[in-house]
Amino acid sequence: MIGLALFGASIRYSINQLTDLCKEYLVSTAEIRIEDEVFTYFMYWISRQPHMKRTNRFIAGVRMSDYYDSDSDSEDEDDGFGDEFLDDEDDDEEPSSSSGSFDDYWAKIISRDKYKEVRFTPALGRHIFWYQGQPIMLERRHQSDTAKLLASEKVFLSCLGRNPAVLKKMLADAQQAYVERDGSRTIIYRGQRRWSGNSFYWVRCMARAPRPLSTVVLDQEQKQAFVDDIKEYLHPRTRRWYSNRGIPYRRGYLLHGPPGTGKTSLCFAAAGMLGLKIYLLNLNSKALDEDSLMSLFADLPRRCIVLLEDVDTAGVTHSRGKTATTNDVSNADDPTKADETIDLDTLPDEAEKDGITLSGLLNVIDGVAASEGRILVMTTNHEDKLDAALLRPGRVDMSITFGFTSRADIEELFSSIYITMERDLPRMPLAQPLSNSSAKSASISSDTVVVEKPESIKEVNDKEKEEERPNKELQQRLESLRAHISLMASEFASIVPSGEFTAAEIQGYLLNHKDRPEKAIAGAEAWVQSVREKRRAREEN
Ligand SMILES: Nc1ncnc2c1ncn2[C@@H]1O[C@H](COP(=O)(O)OP(=O)(O)OP(=O)(O)O)[C@@H](O)[C@H]1O
Repeated sequence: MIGLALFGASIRYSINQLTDLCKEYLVSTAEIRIEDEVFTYFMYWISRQPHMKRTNRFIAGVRMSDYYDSDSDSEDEDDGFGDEFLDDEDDDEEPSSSSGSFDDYWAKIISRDKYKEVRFTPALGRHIFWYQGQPIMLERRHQSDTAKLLASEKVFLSCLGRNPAVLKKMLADAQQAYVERDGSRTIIYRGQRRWSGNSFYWVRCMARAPRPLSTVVLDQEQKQAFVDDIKEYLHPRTRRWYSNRGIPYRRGYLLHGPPGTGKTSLCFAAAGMLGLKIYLLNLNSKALDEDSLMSLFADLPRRCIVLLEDVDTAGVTHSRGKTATTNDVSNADDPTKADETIDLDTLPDEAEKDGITLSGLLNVIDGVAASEGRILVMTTNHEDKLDAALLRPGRVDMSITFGFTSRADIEELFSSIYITMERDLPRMPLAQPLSNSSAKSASISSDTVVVEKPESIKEVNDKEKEEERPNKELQQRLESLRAHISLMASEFASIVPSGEFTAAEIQGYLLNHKDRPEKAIAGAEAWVQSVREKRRAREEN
């Protein structure tokens, strides 16, 4: 019996050894961890492969946002596979003008949303599939030492031979498929706490169509200066310049002003224009400490925008005390030294409080171990509440003030809402053709405004089908409409006082009359009064 047991054990041992030898010399293996973006690329790619349709062991789900991102083109949360399963192009299908057709269209959309597509990814365990004529073994595992299945998943990909080129090619394909899906959209990541443990990581949360810079109403010079500064910073010669002089390669911006004046919009538009990803971080999280913040910053890609919104509400407004501020001045040439000598005694309340402290934030922004290459954008409604240490050059290199709208801003906002863009034509109601004389006329009659006109929609749709044919007539109509809208914009701006309303307030009002600019003008006076009254009431309370 003992002999048999020994024999069995030695056989098992030999098989294990042989397997290990084979694995080492005859097989190439790639390991993909769930924390890494490659995991998302791969899952996205594999779910679209034909063998996923044939496999008899799979994980099915409609929402797997634990390891797929939650991108969405539409406002509802999706899980990153939106394009395939929810063809957003369908949303653009124009319901025809009769109300009955809208009901049909809506019923279709709602029923499609109800039957959200089930997605399939390989089940835990081993799977074999073919890729470029070679057998690939996929093994999906979770670590047995934790109960959280998804938080500790890994995928192993193996191919025959010692050359892993096919695996690398497959992963490159997966990445390409994923990145191509993004197109020119602006990708937004947010710092999030892990399922298990206290550490934070960047999770992709959204991909949005880029916002044109022209749609952000701001003093043209300021806007241009901001964009030029970022471009200059991103230029390779600037990086060289910084490194030759031993200056940390970092750039910080502070966008400050009342809520709804366009701070976030400007940041988003700049990211879209430059194709940069946005890394969004909420400093208010109690679990976020200096170490987590440091590791989040260390994980940033070489070129990106880190957006810290409303820094004044994040508990980092406590003054560092005189000692630290003096250090800032004396270390102005070498910002990395500024935080080494922070007198912690001057921060009694910070030491006790949860979440990130001012000294922690300063260390991360430009302490000795701070990351380089990123663009830091902080927004605040109360610049005066921020500590001078946070605002000093090296941390904030450019400050942009956002204020209430000027007359020119109001006109621009009005025009941007009502202007007929070429892309709008099949979707929005058309304006009646304008005669040149009415466009020139300063008085605006109600029959020249944007009204629904079913025949015209059909007309434009027909024309769109013949895209190749230059459409001069349509262009002329657009120009004439624009001229007319700009006259209306100036009338609207003469009613709404400048320097009193934020862009968000004006946009909100105009959106209530989205298709009826003449109504927006007619109701402007009353709206101004009602906003004033509401403000007064709020102040009195
Ligand atoms: N200057 C602007 N130009 C164009 N749109 C604007 C502008 N300011 C605000 N808006 C509009 O108002 C809304 C809110 O803007 P945004 O989030 O950029 O403001 P914010 O200044 O960042 O506000 P908060 O301080 O509350 O974060 C958006 O829908 C945006 O389109």
